[in-house]
Amino acid sequence: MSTSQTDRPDESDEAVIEPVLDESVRAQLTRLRESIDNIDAAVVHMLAERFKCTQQVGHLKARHHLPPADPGREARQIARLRQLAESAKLDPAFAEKLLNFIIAEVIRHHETIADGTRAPDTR
Ligand SMILES: O=C(O)C(=O)C[C@]1(C(=O)O)C=C[C@@H](O)C=C1
Repeated sequence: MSTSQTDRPDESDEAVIEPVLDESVRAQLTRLRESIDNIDAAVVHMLAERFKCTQQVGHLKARHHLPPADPGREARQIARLRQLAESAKLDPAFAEKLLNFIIAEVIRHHETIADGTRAPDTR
């Protein structure tokens, strides 16, 4: 059975039934979703540019035997981003989580670069 006692379709229903929307509501939703798609595209492009920079940092660090992570730099970035978030009315905790998520990925890339730069084990 795919309907509950309340006669509402449950999640196992295969066909998703689109509610009938007022034309103006549909138009507003479409316009907002177009903006969301543009913003998501900008985020992807900005992240790609950021990763291009951090890849160069990774190579520089590996060449000069610097550690992948720099906790002091991260603390300054987090403090700055939290302030920016507050003035932009964005949750600072969310901004911090997002930056930490990105930095964790960057550190992983730095480690991979450093592993490739290291001389092969001759034992
Ligand atoms: O600035 C650096 O040293 C970086 O490696 C870049 C970066 C970042 O993604 O912003 C990543 C790792 C460090 O711990 C700090 C910052």
